[in-house]
Amino acid sequence: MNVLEIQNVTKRFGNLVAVRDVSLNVAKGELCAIIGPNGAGKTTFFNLISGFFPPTSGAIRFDGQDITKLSTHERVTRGMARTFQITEIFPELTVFENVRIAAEVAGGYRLRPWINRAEAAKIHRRVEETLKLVSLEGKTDRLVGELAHGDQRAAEIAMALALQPHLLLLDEPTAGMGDQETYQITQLIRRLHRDNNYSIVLIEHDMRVVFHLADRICVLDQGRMLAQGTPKEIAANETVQAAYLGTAA
Ligand SMILES: Nc1ncnc2c1ncn2[C@@H]1O[C@H](COP(=O)(O)OP(=O)(O)OP(=O)(O)O)[C@@H](O)[C@H]1O
Repeated sequence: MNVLEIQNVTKRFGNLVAVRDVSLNVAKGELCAIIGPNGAGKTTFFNLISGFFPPTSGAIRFDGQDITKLSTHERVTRGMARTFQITEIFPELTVFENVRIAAEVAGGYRLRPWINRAEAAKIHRRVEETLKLVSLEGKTDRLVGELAHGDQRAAEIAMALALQPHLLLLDEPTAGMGDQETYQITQLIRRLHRDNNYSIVLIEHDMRVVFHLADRICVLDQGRMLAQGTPKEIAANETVQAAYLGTAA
């Protein structure tokens, strides 16, 4: 079964066609990486998936439902979590408090004037489980603003996970990281995918990360889907090599 079905989406900005007739299916439990040179349309495509703006044409289905016209917020409510949008991370709050806020949003408690003891205990448990999943259980009381970059990214991912998503969208999860932190986050994403069966779509520039993690790679070039396939197929694809990999490597 597909968690996400994108059918022939196009996005125009005036005369510029940023995404042109792109289709993509993501199966439940699949990790799909979107790659492509600068300006290829990756971020625009991601914005279409998460509902930042609507496509000019085409349709998007999530969990079998047409969500093409739904807002970002409605998509989050239905189980689509994107790191940078929910990462209104609060640097002056602790790791635990940040993730608790996301868990309360997910549980629909955020707008309630008070939470009873059983509900509070449930949220507490969910936060603890989530922090364990991202290996931050030893840093629950640290202020997020004081964490190393890799741990901050892990906290952002924990906030997304606390929403209990059916689909996790990660926008350049290793951006701005050194080798050690890149390795840490790559291992975390691999664990979420392999051991916990999360469905994930990510944009990533680091080809080591992409080829290590992805079940499927989608190559965008000038707004078009140039190719999609397994890492092996993409590595062997001559069109991709000519357009992208040859120059990026
Ligand atoms: N809001 C916008 N208004 C007008 N043009 C836009 C807008 N957003 C993106 N574009 C244009 O659409 C094209 C695709 O941009 P996009 O940011 O999606 O590419 P990208 O693959 O994410 O690039 P990068 O790897 O550099 O982030 C570019 O030509 C960009 O200038």
